[in-house]
Amino acid sequence: MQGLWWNTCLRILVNGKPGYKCVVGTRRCFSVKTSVWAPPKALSVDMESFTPDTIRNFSIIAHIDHGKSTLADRLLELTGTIAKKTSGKNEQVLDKLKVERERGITVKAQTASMIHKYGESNFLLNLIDTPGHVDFAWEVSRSLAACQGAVLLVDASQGVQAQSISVFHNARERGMKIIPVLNKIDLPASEPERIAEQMKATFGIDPSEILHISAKTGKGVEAVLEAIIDRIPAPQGAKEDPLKAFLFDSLYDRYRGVISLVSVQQGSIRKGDKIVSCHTRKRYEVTDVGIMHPEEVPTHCLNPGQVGYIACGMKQSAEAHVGDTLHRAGEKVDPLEGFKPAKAMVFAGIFPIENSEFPKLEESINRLTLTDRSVTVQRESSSALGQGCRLGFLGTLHMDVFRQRLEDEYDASVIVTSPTVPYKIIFMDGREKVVSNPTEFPEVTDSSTRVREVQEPVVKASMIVPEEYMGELMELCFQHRGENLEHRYLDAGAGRASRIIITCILPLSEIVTDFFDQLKSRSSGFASFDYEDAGYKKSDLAKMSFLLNGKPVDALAIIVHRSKQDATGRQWVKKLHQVIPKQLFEVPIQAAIGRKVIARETLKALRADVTAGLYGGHYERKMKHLENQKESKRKMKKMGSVELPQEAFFDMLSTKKS
Ligand SMILES: Nc1nc2c(ncn2[C@@H]2O[C@H](COP(=O)(O)OP(=O)(O)OP(=O)(O)O)[C@@H](O)[C@H]2O)c(=O)[nH]1
Repeated sequence: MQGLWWNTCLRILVNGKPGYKCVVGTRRCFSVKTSVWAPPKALSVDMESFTPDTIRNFSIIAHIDHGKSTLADRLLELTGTIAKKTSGKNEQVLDKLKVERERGITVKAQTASMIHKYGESNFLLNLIDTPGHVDFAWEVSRSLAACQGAVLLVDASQGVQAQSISVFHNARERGMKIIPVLNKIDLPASEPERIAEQMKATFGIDPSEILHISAKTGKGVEAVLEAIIDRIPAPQGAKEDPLKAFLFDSLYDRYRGVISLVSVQQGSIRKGDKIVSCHTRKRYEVTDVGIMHPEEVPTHCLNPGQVGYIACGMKQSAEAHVGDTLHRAGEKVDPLEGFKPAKAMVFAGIFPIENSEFPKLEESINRLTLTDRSVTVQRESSSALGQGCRLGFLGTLHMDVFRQRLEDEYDASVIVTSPTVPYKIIFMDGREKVVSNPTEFPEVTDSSTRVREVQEPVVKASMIVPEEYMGELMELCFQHRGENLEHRYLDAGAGRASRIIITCILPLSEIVTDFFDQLKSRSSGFASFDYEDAGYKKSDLAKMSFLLNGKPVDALAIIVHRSKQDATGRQWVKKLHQVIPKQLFEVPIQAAIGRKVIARETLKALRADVTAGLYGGHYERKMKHLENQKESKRKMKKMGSVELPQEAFFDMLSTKKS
């Protein structure tokens, strides 16, 4: 079970028979949900009986929504790992997080071991489910590192999409065996033959190798299980060799500390073993070992080729270094090759709505990062928003999912500042500095800052669309400063419903704002999009500050490209004008670059009617009251600062994309 949840089983009588009541709660709010639940079955199969030739480690890879989690459900049912649903409803068993269920997306790769009888033998099939969205590509590459093969799923009605291509190449580069599968053949709009030709043209896959299935109805899924056993190579490794366990993921359990997911490459690991991390050189004793079936099921050991979990008293998440090799104390081994660490692409400040809530928020962030190791955390303080944290994410969906998890699982109320990408500042003396917070961005117009140039991160973007949307998309790329635009036909021979793939170099900062939304609307939802890091490029950028009553508000500062500074300045100032409540005095709202004001709006003063209580003539008294009011406002303006409630920040930052 994921570290944030735990089950407490109470023995009760159900319909006169002994049963269990499952009490599910989070660490914070112990909301109680009751359901009748069978006790976890102890695994009747002996793990020792699974030698590498009877093990297959595989992953399901696909573009978002092509049916990975649905196929995972069917495989778990077919192998008897979970009970078959008679309701026909898809349970998406491996999508355990609330955010995954609500949004219908997978954000966290999960592992499940299944046992399947094929011919005369029992096979141990280890499935590692992967997320589809580009923001979670790191989870995909991490999962692939523990597998020898992958099921490449393509929706038979939508065809090859941008991420189908990136995950295919990712798996191919690792030398993995790929089983091509066309899914959703039950849909009336599906065109399996045409899409098979498309897969041949794009991936060089022979159409006769492609399996045709409906993960929803279960049609053809049995053949997938057979192909996994027949086509994917068995893992290598001997039990007698020194232990090498590859750590590919970790979870946090409040009672047992860090739980590491490992794939045993050689040797074996069992309870009581003394192990050492190649990365930290720390020594541990294994206190628990088992497989995910799909929940934790303790076993006596994990042998070569097997994938499972171990608990060994690691207290800090940082101790479970993803990509690490664990070995037995006293034995010398060469560490296995790790994989590329996650690289934060988007940064944002997260602040509590109530300043006093910061310690609680920081603790929640730290706990949540235990289950999402790709997030980077640093403390940050802002004069407007108080103490907070600056977090680095893999993309804006990742950022949004993290915020939602903070709210769902930790009951936190937060303000998230607008996302920024990491800029590179090159100084005259050759020094380089990466800045991911606009407040630290130097005033490039000021020669005393000795900045030689500023560079911004760029990505190689690829988009797949039906041909008729090509013009719209080309224009969109130009508007977002796209360069090196190229396109080619995806289908062999242009013709009916041809689709094209457009590639170009785009600044990452353009993608984190509204690019994706516009791509969807301009292509009527038909475009699919993927990108990969393409380094840094010199750019004409500047810091835009926002001043209220002449004072800059640090949390609102942004970095803009000079070609867009006027439009952006005007747009933001207008929004600020809408969200800031009227004050007792007139407030100028300005956008400025250096000392130059780019845009301005004036928030009119709230006019209290000080003469309301005066009846009849008394003209002189009325004038006196109005004079007094004017004078006190002048004083306030001089001394007072603008009341900017947290809600205004919230509105501002959450509406910035519109
Ligand atoms: N008609 C039909 N619908 C399917 C089939 N397989 C999956 N779906 C539907 O397609 C949608 C997406 O399926 P998921 O299994 O969540 O897709 P996924 O690839 O896991 O999505 P991510 O985890 O977000 O990448 C769901 O509404 C499924 O019910 C199928 O064979 N036929």
